[in-house]
Amino acid sequence: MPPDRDAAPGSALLSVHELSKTYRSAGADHQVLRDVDLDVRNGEIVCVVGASGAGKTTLMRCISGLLAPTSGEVLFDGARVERPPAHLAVVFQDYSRSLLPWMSVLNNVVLPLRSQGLSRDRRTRGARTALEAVGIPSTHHGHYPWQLSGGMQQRVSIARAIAYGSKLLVMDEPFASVDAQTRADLEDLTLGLRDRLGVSIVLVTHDIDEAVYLADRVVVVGGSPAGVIETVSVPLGSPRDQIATKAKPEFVELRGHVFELIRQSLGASAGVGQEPS
Ligand SMILES: Nc1ncnc2c1ncn2[C@@H]1O[C@H](COP(=O)(O)OP(=O)(O)OP(=O)(O)O)[C@@H](O)[C@H]1O
Repeated sequence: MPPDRDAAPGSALLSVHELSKTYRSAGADHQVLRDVDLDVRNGEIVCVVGASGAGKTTLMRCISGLLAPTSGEVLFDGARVERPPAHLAVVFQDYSRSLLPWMSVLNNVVLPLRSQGLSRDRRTRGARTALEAVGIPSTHHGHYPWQLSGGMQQRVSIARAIAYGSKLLVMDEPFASVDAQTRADLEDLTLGLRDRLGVSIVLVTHDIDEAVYLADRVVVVGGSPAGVIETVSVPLGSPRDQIATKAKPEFVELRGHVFELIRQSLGASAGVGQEPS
């Protein structure tokens, strides 16, 4: 289950080079991203923030191999991404659509392991270990996803990603559909998984507090077409705490800085279809 612990910490696991994306629909071109450069190092959490409609989901889909860039490239684990790579897992906001409702929680996590050539027993053990790592007790492994709360369902999605041995989790607004306390719990779960398993994470959020709380670096995207406005380092150390970390003057300063960058990007692209988050 753990990703490659031998990978050099600090080396780039994911590199996005001069990525541009233009959608072509109804005979019209709409360039969404221009020359985006971004990397995620081993064991790092990078949060991507930007105005609504800036192109964050488009960027995540290109990173995940679900969408081809118009130009530029994505390298994951040293190879060019041309389709969804093994050891890269995507966690979407809408957990109810990513889990199969007719399968038990356990079988939802076992399913992707079938392609790994493991024995049935190993698959089941791996899935149970992952579910317990995300706080789903064994009493719930036989439940159907729809019998669980939204937060628990999102935990199952995350369990599925780590059971597969993913080195990189691509998370697109993963906690946007849960209540505030569940959201805080899931943020802390995410930090814990990175610390315990060494998994790297790139996470899109509209919540600037969440971005600064989770990230080693916050990448602010904006403009039209969107590019990287600034990559903000977050030297808040570890472990982080929902109350103590957010009360630090450095946290407050970083949050204000990121907020200001997004506000400026909106001013720069006013009238071109982006909305404040
Ligand atoms: N398949 C598509 N075809 C054409 N245009 C698209 C397509 N997908 C997205 N777009 C457009 O690309 C732009 C960026 O969309 P995207 O969903 O990537 O932004 P976002 O930053 O993730 O937005 P939000 O924060 O609201 O989720 C939007 O103007 C959107 O309408």
